[in-house]
Amino acid sequence: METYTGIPEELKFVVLKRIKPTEPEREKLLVIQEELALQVKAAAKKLDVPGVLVKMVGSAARGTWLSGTHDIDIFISFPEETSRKELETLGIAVARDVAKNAEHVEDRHAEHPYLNITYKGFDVDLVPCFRVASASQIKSAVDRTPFHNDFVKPRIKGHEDEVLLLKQFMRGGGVYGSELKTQGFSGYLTEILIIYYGSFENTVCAACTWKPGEKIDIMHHSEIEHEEPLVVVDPTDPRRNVAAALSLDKFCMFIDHCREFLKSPELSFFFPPSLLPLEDSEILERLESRKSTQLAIVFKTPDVVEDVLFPQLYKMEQAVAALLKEYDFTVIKTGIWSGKTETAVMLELISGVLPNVKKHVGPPVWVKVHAEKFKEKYQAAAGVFGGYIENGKYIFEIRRKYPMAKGLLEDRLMTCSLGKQVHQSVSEGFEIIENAGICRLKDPDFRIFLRKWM
Ligand SMILES: Nc1ccn([C@@H]2O[C@H](COP(=O)(O)OP(=O)(O)OP(=O)(O)O)[C@@H](O)[C@H]2O)c(=O)n1
Ligand SMILES: [Mg+2]
Repeated sequence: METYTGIPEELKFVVLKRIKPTEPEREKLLVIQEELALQVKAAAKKLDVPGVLVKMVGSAARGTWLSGTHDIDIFISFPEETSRKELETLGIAVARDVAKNAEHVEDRHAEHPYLNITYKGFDVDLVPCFRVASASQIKSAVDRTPFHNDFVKPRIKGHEDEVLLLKQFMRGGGVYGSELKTQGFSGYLTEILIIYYGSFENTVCAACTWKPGEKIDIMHHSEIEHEEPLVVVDPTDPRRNVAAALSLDKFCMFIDHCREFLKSPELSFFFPPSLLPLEDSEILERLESRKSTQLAIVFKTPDVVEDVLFPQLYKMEQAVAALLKEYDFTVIKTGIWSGKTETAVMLELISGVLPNVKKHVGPPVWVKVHAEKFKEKYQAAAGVFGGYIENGKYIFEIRRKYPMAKGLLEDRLMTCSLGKQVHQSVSEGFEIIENAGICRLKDPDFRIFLRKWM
């Protein structure tokens, strides 16, 4: 039996001291929120758009944001009868008017367009939405968000610290964030977990025995079955799984993080020591001791948002591994890294070189017509090393088309199913670098990635 001694109060205190917004920080955020709310209302009035309400949502509105993150989510809510066209044009018009005072403006697109602005150093989303009667009657995915607020806010009051601890603990474990790049836990999900389990400590203890299929349904109103490893039925929408974006591996990484933490509750689980970029000499040492083949497919990073890019990169990773397997290469592992200018799909193979000879198994000798045809074809073919019978079948030792993984990739990469933007970028040019060649990639962020990879 493991003896569990509890999480020291002192540790939680130290962590909170680093992540809990100070009173002045909180005050500043409130002032900015208020300023922006007034500007939205003024813009709606000026542009003569009736029925607009301003809703503050997300962690900033719930007091569950981590110090140092300057993220404000403002929803511009329109009456339900508004058409989608009107919501898009009027909503963006209002947002754009507010954005006149911003340092930076970016058009973004989820199910419908919204604006992301930098205002006095804050990262602000101005999101138009429909004001529907309940979260199960939403017209657009973002319409749920105000309901999340209404559910969480009164229930989380007095437990905000627990949410902060859990968010930071998840960050430390590399599992916080529900974007398609991370496939981890969303802010709303951490809040639901705290509401359900009562505290950070209870959540961590409970997660140690989670298994795929774990289901949490606070409102006991689940309407459909879900396939995902963790099912947390949205308290505001019986048909939605709040943890739908969580991948099996991130789910398991969290379980592992919790178990290790309870064995020795230390600060490093919240703030892992930062990794240093791997030096050339270290890369060479590691290559020498691993004795595998490391390959990097390098191309220009497509100019699209991460939520579009990463699903395409994950798809490419799988497609490339499948191509290599098809041609007899044994893939040990795959990975992706994407920086500002370059992106790399990483592959580790047992070997990047196969013999020229390839064993080609034919039909049994007694299946006369097929067998004779097979023998005829390969007997006469160029580059055949030899033939014999084994277990009643014709075998020919033929010449392998791609003895080198690099050659295979150079020749056939474009036949892999690649997403639109990745395909575009790869078709403009790519490079396959091997083993020590990897030293060419100097981006410190890539070198940090390599430290975990090799
Ligand atoms: N996958 C997501 C992302 C967001 N939201 C909703 O949009 C709000 C704002 O999203 P975001 O800023 O990503 O999360 P926060 O809860 O604000 O958490 P954080 O502290 O990380 O900003 C969330 O609270 C949630 O209600 C959601 O339902 N599903
Ligand atoms: Mg937020």
